[in-house]
Amino acid sequence: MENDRYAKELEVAVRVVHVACALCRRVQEKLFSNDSDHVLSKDDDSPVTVADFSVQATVSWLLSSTFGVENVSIVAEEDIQTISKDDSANLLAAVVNTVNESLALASNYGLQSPESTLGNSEVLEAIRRCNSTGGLRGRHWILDPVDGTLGFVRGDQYAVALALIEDGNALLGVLGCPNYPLKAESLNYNYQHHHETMSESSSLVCDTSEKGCILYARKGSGEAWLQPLISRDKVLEWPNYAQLIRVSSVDDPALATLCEPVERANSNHSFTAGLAHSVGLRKQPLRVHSMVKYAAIARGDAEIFMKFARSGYKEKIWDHAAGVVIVEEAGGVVTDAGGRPLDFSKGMYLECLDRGIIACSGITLHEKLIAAVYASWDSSNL
Ligand SMILES: Nc1ncnc2c1ncn2[C@@H]1O[C@H](COP(=O)(O)OS(=O)(=O)O)[C@@H](OP(=O)(O)O)[C@H]1O
Ligand SMILES: [Mg+2]
Ligand SMILES: [Mg+2]
Ligand SMILES: [Mg+2]
Repeated sequence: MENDRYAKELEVAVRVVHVACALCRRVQEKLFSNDSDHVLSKDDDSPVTVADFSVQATVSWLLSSTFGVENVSIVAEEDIQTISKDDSANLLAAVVNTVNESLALASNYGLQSPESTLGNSEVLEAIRRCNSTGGLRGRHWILDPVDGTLGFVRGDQYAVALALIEDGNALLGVLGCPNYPLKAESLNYNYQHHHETMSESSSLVCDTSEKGCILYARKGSGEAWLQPLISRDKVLEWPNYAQLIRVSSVDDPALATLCEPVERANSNHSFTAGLAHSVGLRKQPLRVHSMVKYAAIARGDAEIFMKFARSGYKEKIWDHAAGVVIVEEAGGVVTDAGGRPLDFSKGMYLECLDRGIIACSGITLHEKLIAAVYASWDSSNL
C-alpha cells in the first residue's frame, strides 16, 4: 500500500530523534553546570561538542541495529578526525560515556539497546560509518547530529535533523528542537531577551517542561506533525501523541515575519534586509540558530526564512533536507533564489544551489521574494 511506504522508517526515525534530543539535553545541562571544556574547534574553526559526536554515534548505532548495518547508508556532518587525535582522549571518553548512557535508555523509546556497553572502537566505528556521500542512487539517511552547534553552546536554539533520501529525493524529514517552546511567543521572547542583554546563556534558564518538540513529515502525504518532547512512556504511544501542523495563512508582507541565521558570517543580513524592504516587510527579522527556522515556518510561527551565504560557501544537504520535507508537507514552498527546488541528489552539497535559500509559508510571499531577488541582484554586494 502506497500509504504504508516508509512508515517503519519514519517511526524509527522519530523515536531515534527522541533519544538524540534527550541526549542533547543531558549534555547541555552538564555544559552549563560544570563549565566543561567539551567545546572544541574543527579545522574550519566551527564549534563541535560531545553532543555532536554522541548523537551521531547513537543515531548510527540505532539505525544500523534496526535495519541491519549492510542496509544503512548515512551522510552526516561529523568525522572521526577531531575525536581520534591523541589529545582528545577526554573528549572520546565523554562521548563513549554519553553514547552508552543514551543507548541504555533506547529500549524505553521502543528501540533496541545494545546487549553490552560499547567500547571506544565501536563508538568510533559508529561515527565513521556515517561517511556516505549520498548521491542520485539508492537510499541514504541524512543526519545533522546537532544543527546550530553555536546555539547549542549558547543555551539557545539548536536542532537534531534526520532525513531519508531515495534516488536523490528527500522522502522523510524529522526535526528535533529541544529548546523550541511549544508556544510561539516564547521563541520571540527568548530571542529578544537574548538580543537585548547580549547575554550568551541567560535564555536557557526557564521551565523546560514547556520546551521541546519534534516535527516530522513524509513527502507527498500533505501532512506534517508535531510531538512535544515527551517522557518515554508517552513515546511508546506514538503516533497517537502528535498534532497536525500547518504553515501560516498570512500572505500580506506587512504582517509577515522573516527569520534568518543569527551569525552575519552565515548569511548576508543586509542583502535580506534589502529584499525585506522591497517586498514591504515591516517587522524586525527573527534571528534564530539552526533548522528551528524551518520548524518555525512549518508551525506557522513565521512566514519567511532566507539564507544567503557568502559566495564560495557550499550548503550541505544535512542543513536542509529534513526542514524542506517538513515545510513543504505543512503547505510551504522552499526553493533556491532562482526559484528552483533544492537538489539533494548531488552528494553532500547542494551543488546547483542558485545563490541562496528562500522558504515561505505560501506562494504569494515566495513569488514576491523571488522577483525581488531578480530585481536587486545586480546591485547587491554578495
Ligand atoms: N560560512 C558559513 N556560511 C554559511 N553557513 C555556514 C557557514 N559555516 C557554517 N555554516 C552552516 O550553518 C549552519 C548553521 O546555520 P544557522 O542558520 O543555524 O546559523 S546561525 O548559527 O544562526 O548563524 C551550520 O550547521 P552546524 O555546523 O550543524 O551548526 C553550518 O553547517
Ligand atoms: Mg548544521
Ligand atoms: Mg551540526
Ligand atoms: Mg557543525
